[in-house]
Amino acid sequence: MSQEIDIMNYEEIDDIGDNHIGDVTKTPMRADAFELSDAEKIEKIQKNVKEIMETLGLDLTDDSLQGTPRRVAKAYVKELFGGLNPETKPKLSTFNNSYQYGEMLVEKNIVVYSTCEHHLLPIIGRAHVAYISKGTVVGLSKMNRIVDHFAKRPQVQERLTRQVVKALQEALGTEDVACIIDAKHLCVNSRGVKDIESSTVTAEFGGAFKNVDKQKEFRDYIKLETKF
Ligand SMILES: Nc1nc2c(ncn2[C@@H]2O[C@H](COP(=O)(O)OP(=O)(O)OP(=O)(O)O)[C@@H](O)[C@H]2O)c(=O)[nH]1
Ligand SMILES: [Zn+2]
Repeated sequence: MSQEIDIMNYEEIDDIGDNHIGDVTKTPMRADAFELSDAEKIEKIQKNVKEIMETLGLDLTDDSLQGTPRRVAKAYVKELFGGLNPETKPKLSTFNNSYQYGEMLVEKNIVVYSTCEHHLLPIIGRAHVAYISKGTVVGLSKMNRIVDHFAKRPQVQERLTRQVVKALQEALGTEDVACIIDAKHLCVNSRGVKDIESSTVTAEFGGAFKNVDKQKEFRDYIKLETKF
């Protein structure tokens, strides 16, 4: 199947950042990913969810169930997987580092709600992002927004971590960006091996963060207790 797909030259849509050919950090998307409008996708997915529910033997004439296929379709297209649409990528406003702040800046405890691409079950956790300015700073909220943007896709945690770092490196014009994510995968916690205690930690250390002292400093900031 994938052989037959007309893969768009990745450079053509590199600015919208989502074709995976030539860049392993990108989400694997088909070239025809945006041919249908959101409304058309919702219509199509709604029918598919209805079929799944009916196959399970559920009575969709029931008052509580009849709206579910549409609810699920809307949630997929607009919310849980809304980050597949490049138009939802937040604009990362940057400013001059006119105050010449030279240490690392850490945005910690960013809430992550994502979806595991193997089981389509939730991933729930926290991301911590750090960077060292090379003359440019980014609005604090933009780090939270970029984490959420990439989280709103079917994901593996490794790719999510790398996508966050790459987007910030591009916006800030520096390699000196790092991200650590600690998250629970409900596919591990609530089904399968059913280990409710385990969580998954991933990290991406760019540029200056390849230095272990910088990594330690980053981790120490994350551990700082917030009391206010
Ligand atoms: N590397 C990686 N694996 C993930 C992530 N999320 C889920 N998985 C794993 O993806 C794997 C899929 O393995 P399969 O053996 O094909 O699926 P499965 O039979 O449902 O596996 P079990 O979960 O062990 O029951 C599982 O081991 C999941 O724990 C992720 O973000 N990164
Ligand atoms: Zn999973």
